[in-house]
Amino acid sequence: MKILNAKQIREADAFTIKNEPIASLALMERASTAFTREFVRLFPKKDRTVHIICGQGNNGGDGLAVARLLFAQAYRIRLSQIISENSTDDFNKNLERLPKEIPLEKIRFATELKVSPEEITIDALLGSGLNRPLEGRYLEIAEEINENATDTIAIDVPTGFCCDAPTESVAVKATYTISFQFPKLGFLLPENSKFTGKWLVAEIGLHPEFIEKEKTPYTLTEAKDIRKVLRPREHFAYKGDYGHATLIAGAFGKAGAAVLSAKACLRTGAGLLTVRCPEKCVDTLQFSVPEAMCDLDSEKEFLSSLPDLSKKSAIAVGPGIGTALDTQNMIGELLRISPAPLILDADALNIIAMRDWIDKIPEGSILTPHLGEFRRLVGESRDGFQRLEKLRELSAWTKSVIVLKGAFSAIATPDGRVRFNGTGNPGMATAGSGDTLTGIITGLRSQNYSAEESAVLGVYLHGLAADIATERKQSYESLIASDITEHLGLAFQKAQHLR
Ligand SMILES: NC(=O)C1=CN([C@@H]2O[C@H](COP(=O)(O)OP(=O)(O)OC[C@H]3O[C@@H](n4cnc5c(N)ncnc54)[C@H](O)[C@@H]3O)[C@@H](O)[C@H]2O)[C@@H](O)CC1
Ligand SMILES: [K+]
Repeated sequence: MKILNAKQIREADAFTIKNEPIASLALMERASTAFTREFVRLFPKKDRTVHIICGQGNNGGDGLAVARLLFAQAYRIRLSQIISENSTDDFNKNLERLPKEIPLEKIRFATELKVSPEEITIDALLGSGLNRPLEGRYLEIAEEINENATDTIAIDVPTGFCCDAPTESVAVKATYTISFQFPKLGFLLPENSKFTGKWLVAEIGLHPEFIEKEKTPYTLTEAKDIRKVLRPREHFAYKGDYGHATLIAGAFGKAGAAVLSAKACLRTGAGLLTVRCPEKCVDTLQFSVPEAMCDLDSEKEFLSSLPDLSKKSAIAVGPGIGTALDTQNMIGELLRISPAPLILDADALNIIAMRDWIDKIPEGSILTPHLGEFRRLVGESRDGFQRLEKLRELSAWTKSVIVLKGAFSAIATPDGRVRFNGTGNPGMATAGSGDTLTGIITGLRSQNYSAEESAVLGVYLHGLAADIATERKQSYESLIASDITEHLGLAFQKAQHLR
């Protein structure tokens, strides 16, 4: 799904109105109907008054239409109209259509507005038309909502929220944001979840021809994108058809990282896997993952040298390796000889940052930093938007695929695109979750998926497996990394649409 900016969305609205063609009032009705459908799903009980706060632009017009539609479904409605100098035509027309039975208060000063925790609050004050930070009474109204509302549902975007740049002033902090047609870029950045709450996208049928031709570096991966890329397992296949991966992982006390990665790699379908580890990790590994072969380092407690890497289809390095000097030198050597596609994670990335080796990263590698590792590689970012720019730069610089892990993991490719991932849940913030992802991506890369495909599929399946594990038997608190691997089979089945 494409992520368009606010200007492009305005153009998409205008294109649809002209070319579908559809009257702008009818498009507003479609948007309001889509919002109402989602609202009713979220709040099926009609025991609380719904207080709708409307501006006089088209976001406010949506608010008026939603008031009428919810009223028709027997919700108790109260409306506050924030009076300003101008109003749009569609706002005015929806005001005329408003049933007389709905109480309407005209608000001139913020102090006249009363927001109650007993009610459900719908924020229809300002939407994507925001063109400056909130100030004066708009700011005070947002503060009143934030202070007193318990459930705030924003129409399209929370009032004061910037779709495509940092939100630097006050904005409404919504419980849910029901947005039209496209997720906004800002929804995908960690610092903005306090404004958007849980967000969802309601389709409003904007013109497909416009969406098709519009260019954007940003997309959100959907199930249909995954299905297109996943290859079926061949009936006459043998293990040699699915690659021989190498995992260079583990140190004394961190054999678990190697185990988690190795298991996930095999569960993703790699034909063969050899794990290079220090001697003290070998018993744990062989016992926990008997399907993997082990290749011992001459050092007992940490990794110091590379194994034979000939005829390997993918090489992952990093989980649990630590940063001992010999291990650092081993990484330096691996970057130099790079005999097969590399997947660089965890301490391998920390070593690259410590030794200033970004320039040595072989083209076509996959890097999987979390926020801390990313910071060590490219320095502090002011906000999520600047971090995205740094992500794109690092990908172009290294000619590699960079997976920035977190909620909505962002996958950057050297051509400047960023693909966000929507699967996964907060339970995944747990020890070993990243090691599991490295294993999954390595398993895919080893089966000859491209670097981009491996990263996109891997991140999607990793999140989906965690979602299934959480739905079936775990909670966000109880989810641990091995649950993710355990549910990979169901994730594959769901992604392939077999279930
Ligand atoms: N254009 C269309 O055809 C559609 C628009 N829709 C709705 O329309 C919204 C956009 O509507 P508008 O473009 O009318 O804009 P808004 O309703 O977001 O804002 C209204 C006006 O407020 C003013 N304003 C901007 N920033 C302000 C600030 N900080 N303080 C005070 N006033 C400020 C601007 O002059 C702006 O035009 C979307 O978010 C969506 O809810 C939907 O109905 C779908 C169809
Ligand atoms: K709004």
